[in-house]
This record gives sequence, C-alpha cells and structure tokens, in this order.
Amino acid sequence: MEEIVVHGGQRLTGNVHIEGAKNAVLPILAASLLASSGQTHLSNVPVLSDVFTMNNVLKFLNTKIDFDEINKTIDIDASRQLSSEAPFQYVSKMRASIVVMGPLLARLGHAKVAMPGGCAIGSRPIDLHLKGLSALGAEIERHDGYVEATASRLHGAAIYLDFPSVGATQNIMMAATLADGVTTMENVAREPEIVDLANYLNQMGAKVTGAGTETIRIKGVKAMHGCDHGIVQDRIEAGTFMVAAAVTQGNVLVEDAIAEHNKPLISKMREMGVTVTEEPAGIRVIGPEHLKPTSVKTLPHPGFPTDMQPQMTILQLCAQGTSLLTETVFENRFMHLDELRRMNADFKVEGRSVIMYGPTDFNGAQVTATDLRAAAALVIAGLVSRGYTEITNLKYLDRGYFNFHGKLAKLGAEIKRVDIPDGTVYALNPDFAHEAVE
Ligand SMILES: CC(=O)N[C@H]1[C@@H](OP(=O)(O)OP(=O)(O)OC[C@H]2O[C@@H](n3ccc(=O)[nH]c3=O)[C@H](O)[C@@H]2O)O[C@H](CO)[C@@H](O)[C@@H]1O
Ligand SMILES: C=C(OP(=O)(O)O)C(=O)O
Repeated sequence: MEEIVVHGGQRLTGNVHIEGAKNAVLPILAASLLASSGQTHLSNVPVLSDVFTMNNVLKFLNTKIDFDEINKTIDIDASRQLSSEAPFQYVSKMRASIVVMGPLLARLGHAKVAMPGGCAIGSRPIDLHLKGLSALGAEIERHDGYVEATASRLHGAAIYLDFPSVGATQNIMMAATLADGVTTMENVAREPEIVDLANYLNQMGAKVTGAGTETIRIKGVKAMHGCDHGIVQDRIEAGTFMVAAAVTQGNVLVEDAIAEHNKPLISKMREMGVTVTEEPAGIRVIGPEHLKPTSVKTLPHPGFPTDMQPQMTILQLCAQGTSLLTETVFENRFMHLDELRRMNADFKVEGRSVIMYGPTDFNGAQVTATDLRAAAALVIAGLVSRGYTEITNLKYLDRGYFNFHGKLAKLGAEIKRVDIPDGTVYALNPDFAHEAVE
C-alpha cells in the first residue's frame, strides 16, 4: 500500500512548476476524435492517471495514440475508421469519459457510452448533456446501463442550459461543430478549460465564437482535421500550491500560473491577509503569521471553484476565528472534513455549509483520501500539523497531481511517498522512516 508521509512544520519557499490542466486535456483528447484527417500533436500534457484512462478510451475507439511522458506530448491519429462504443470498463474508471459522446455522435452519427455513475462528491447526472444532444437532432435511448445517441445528420439549434455545466457545455459544443447550420448555446460554462477547448476546436477547423462568455455560437463545418495545440496551465494545481504556500507562512513563486484564471481564490487569500503578487514569471504567494477568517461560496466560473474548496478549508481552519464555506456545486464535497476532525479540526456542517472554528492546532494522524481534492487538502493539513501525517488512497491524488510530494519536497516540505507491504505493522522512527514492529 502506498502512502504519503508528511512531517509538518516547514515553511515552503522557492519556485514550483505547474502542469497543463487535467480538466482541459481530457475534453481536448475527446475532441481529437473529430479529426477525420491529419495528425494531432498536443503539448504541455500532464502525466496523470486520468490522461492514461482517456488514452485507453481513445485507443479502444480505434485511434492511434503515442504518449511521450518525458516530453509531455501526445500524438493522435483519428483518421481511421472509429468504433462508436465506449464500454463500462472505461467510463466507470473516469466520469469525464462521457465527453466522447458529442464527438462520436458528430463524426459517426452514433455513440453508445456506458452511463457514468456518481462519485464521492455527488450524484452527477448527465441530463443536460442529453437534452442538448437531443436538441441537435439526436435520438437518445437508455438501456442496459448504456446511453445511445443516433442521428443521421445533426442540425444547429438554440440551446439554453438550466445550469452552466462544464461537461454538458463541452459535449454539446463538440457535437455542434459538425452539425448543419448554427447552434447558439446560452447560460454555458465559462471556465478557462472551455476556452481552451474552443481554441483547439477552431484550430481543427471548427467555427466557435463566444467561449468564455455566457453565450457560445457554433457554425457547423463539413469536416475537421488534426492540429498542434498546447494545453492551458492547470489553475487548480496552481491554486493548490498557492494555498500550501500561504498556510505554511511560505514564500513561493507558482511559475506560469495565470492570475486571471484564479481571481476568486486570489481575492479571498488577500482578504485573509496573504500577500499575492503577479510577477512576470508567475504568481508569488507569501503567507502571513496570522490568517484572518473569511466566508467562501463555491460557484461556477468566474465564482470560487469547487475544485479548490477542500484546500481552502485548510486555510480557513488555520485562520484566527470563525470561517464559513458554502458548497453550491456538488451536494457531497465535505468528506475530507471527517478526516480532518481526526487531526483536531473543529467545525460544524449545516446542510451545504460548514462553519469552521479556527485557529486549528493540527495534529498529525493516519487519514484516508476520499477523492482527488480531498487528498490534496489532507497533504496540506499535514504540512501544518504537529508530528507525522500519513495519507492513504493515493489513487485519487494521482488522478490530478503529477509528482505532488516531489514538488512539495523541492519547496522544503519534509514529505515522502512510500510503498509499505500489505499487512506490515510499522512505526515511524525519529528519522521519518518506517520500522517494522514485531
Ligand atoms: C473533467 C472535468 O472537467 N471535471 C470538472 C467538471 O466536472 P463536470 O463537467 O462533471 O461538472 P458539471 O459542471 O457538469 O457539474 C456541476 C453540477 O451540475 C450538475 N449537473 C451536471 C450535468 C448535468 O447534466 N446535470 C446536472 O445536474 C452536477 O451534478 C453538479 O452538481 O466541472 C466541475 C465543476 O466545476 C469540476 O468540479 C470538475 O473538476
Ligand atoms: C472533481 C474533479 O474531477 P472529475 O470531474 O474528473 O471527477 C476535480 O478535478 O476536482
């Protein structure tokens, strides 16, 4: 069993490098299915387990994929005859696989994709995806755990999303690229990853305007081709290191982080007394001796991102006084808090809000990650804890962070990742090493 062990109490200092965004590369890989000619070359690709999973989905659909993990590039040839079925074995591994539906339907007139289940953070239905695809002329059928969409030709439509869902915006936008006529999508998601996808689609020959605003307009084209594209920087990875720097009273330059993409986080951190400055090379974060409490509410972009919520609670728990956090995007994203209680955190959950009583005198403990951002939050809590924190269930962390412990170690954290044979009973000795116990 692998775990991360942190010995808390170090200030983080230095520079940290940020990868390309997981939430941009996954839909972009799916969009590559739209290229009926030419080669695609993606750069700044993060080396994450989710990327391997999406590559496997694309391989199953009969594309040719070469992932160069050293240079962080992927070459894709989707010009061959593709299959239109994404089975349960892949979709169950990663919900984001559902975004192959729009491209497959547009390119082949048919897509059969296993219905994604919920996950630890919520039930996560796909009704908005399907409503949009059906407005474009697709027949939707659900049977045997699959959702099947069929259309001899898709046509443009006016679509209003009841909620600015990121995945629904992506799926419908990709399907509309090859539809006859013009599609207008209103109340769409405005995340930077939507803009990155639209830029990529346009390089492939699509005609998409308005990405990043509430309305996207897509003029259908006859065919699309491969192209070169660099993935946008990961604002959530950047934000995670910004919080880690702030909470440890550190001084860290988060290289190439884009301040425009992290405005709500920067604004809250400044309110709490953190010094955040934009420099030519990135964003510098200097943590204060005492953090001020604050209230945060998660919202679709440009509101405070739900993917920064668990990390933000660590900053709030360290503040001198009572803080509030309200999670409006997912119904069940507080599971990390129960683990944090074992580390001495004091809080009360009331419906979709949590009231946190700081400052917390965090104690190291053995804790388990329940999802991706929960894993990052627990590691950050370990950085400010007395003694040792051991975090297990690292498969979640690996979905979205490349070499997280290595990057923190380079910033001065006492942290390591170890593989302990199952069934071993051990104790941590003063040198931070595991010693088997009789
Ligand atoms: C791979 C990826 O990019 N994942 C991100 C994406 O997920 P994802 O695309 O799944 O998130 P959505 O924006 O679709 O979901 C937001 C909310 O809308 C609800 N909903 C969504 C679709 C639908 O058809 N019906 C419906 O009710 C969901 O259950 C959820 O409560 O955006 C989320 C919100 O910023 C982020 O936390 C995820 O990291
Ligand atoms: C919730 C997340 O991802 P996904 O939508 O892939 O589960 C996340 O990145 O925090």
